[in-house]
Amino acid sequence: MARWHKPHRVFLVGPMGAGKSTVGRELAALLGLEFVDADTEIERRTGASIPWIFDLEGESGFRAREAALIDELSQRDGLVLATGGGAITTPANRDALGARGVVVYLHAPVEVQLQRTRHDTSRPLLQGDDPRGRLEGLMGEREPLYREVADIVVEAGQGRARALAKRIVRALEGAAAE
Ligand SMILES: Nc1ncnc2c1ncn2[C@@H]1O[C@H](COP(=O)(O)OP(=O)(O)O)[C@@H](O)[C@H]1O
Ligand SMILES: O=C(O)C1=C[C@@H](OP(=O)(O)O)[C@@H](O)[C@H](O)C1
Ligand SMILES: [Mg+2]
Repeated sequence: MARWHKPHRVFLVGPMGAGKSTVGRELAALLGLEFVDADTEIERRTGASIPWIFDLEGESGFRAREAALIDELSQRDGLVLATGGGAITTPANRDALGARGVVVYLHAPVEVQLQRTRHDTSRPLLQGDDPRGRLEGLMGEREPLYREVADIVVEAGQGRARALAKRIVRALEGAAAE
């Protein structure tokens, strides 16, 4: 079989709890690429947690930081980038991700998103009294945007992170062969 051309930039998109941060790290290891998580990188650079940034600067302040980082990192070679679930709501991010790398949409049902995020206080958008309703509402708004920007869609609601990462590698190989 001919050697496949490994992508130099893989961008993970999808809702909170789909596993972008977790699967992204496994995927990068399998591909021998650097892994960067956008939220973690924002926290590292600012010295502030995501909830703190939302408190101080509002969601719009966070989105501005996120967009600047995505513009920078989407031009870096040799990385897997896990974006935050709302990154694709910024049109410039969709343009940058779509044009500069392979975009993988990790899809997970709302029930799974809820189970995986329910004990976590690090996601400001889910700290209200109806996280399920919030996740449903966000999926309604964002699902078309995830699909618009995605080159590959992977069902990420079941299976361990490592197995999902292997599945993504196979999908990337398939896409490269097309
Ligand atoms: N495939 C998986 N199976 C089981 N638990 C998972 C899986 N992927 C992620 N998780 C867990 O779900 C939570 C959210 O995962 P995370 O990677 O932070 O999602 P995202 O970055 O998409 O919001 C974490 O506690 C993580 O350990
Ligand atoms: O969906 C969103 O708008 C957000 C998702 C979070 O990232 P994860 O999708 O990695 O949880 C983080 O960027 C922030 O809390 C906002
Ligand atoms: Mg994440």
